[in-house]
Amino acid sequence: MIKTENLKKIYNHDFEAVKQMNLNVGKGDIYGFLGPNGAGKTTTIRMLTGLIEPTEGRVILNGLDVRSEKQEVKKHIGVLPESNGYYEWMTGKEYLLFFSSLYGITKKKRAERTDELLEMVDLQEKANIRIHQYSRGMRQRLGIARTLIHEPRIIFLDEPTLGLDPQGQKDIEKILLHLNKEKGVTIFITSHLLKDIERICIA
Ligand SMILES: Nc1ncnc2c1ncn2[C@@H]1O[C@H](COP(=O)(O)OP(=O)(O)OP(=O)(O)O)[C@@H](O)[C@H]1O
Repeated sequence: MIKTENLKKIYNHDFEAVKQMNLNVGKGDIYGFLGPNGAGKTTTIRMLTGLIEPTEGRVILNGLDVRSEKQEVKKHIGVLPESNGYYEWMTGKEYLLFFSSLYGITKKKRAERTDELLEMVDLQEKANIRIHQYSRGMRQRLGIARTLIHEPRIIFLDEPTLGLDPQGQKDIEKILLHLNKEKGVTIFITSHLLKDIERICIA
């Protein structure tokens, strides 16, 4: 499902952030990508999702070459970056409706999909509250809902539990396990904490 061949990223001609990476993540896997700050996790996610070009090597997602089939690849993946921007003045529901419209989902389906996702991430009671009043945990859950709008088969999450309290972490883990076990979504998740990755990947 996610395959890399000798993936390498060199910044500024001389700094090797990622060296010769060969990954093979199977369909339906939860793949934990562990490393300390600065190890190259974000760089790797950016290359895997086509946000930046590798210096060498290639990425194949769901059988598609990320460099040459970027538009098609986008339909198959959802990405939650480490620092996700939110439109603070929108409510959670408006935010998801807005992104559904960007994905070209029909008006009727947009409302249905938004309600379904709000329920999945346990935000239905906060759906009509503006995002600037959301806690970090609520924002992360909303971010995960946003990555799922177009029903991707693979999602990439960059340190999604960073800065969350234990309950907030558990809430995210529960959502990810549900997505993986019930919906068969392949998940690529980064963290710098071994116990976070262990809990999610060995569940
Ligand atoms: N655009 C860039 N230009 C130059 N160097 C960069 C750039 N982006 C990242 N780096 C460097 O590449 C290395 C890997 O960074 P990256 O952000 O991928 O690590 P990370 O594992 O995600 O770290 P963190 O856990 O702190 O987010 C770091 O030394 C970083 O300073």
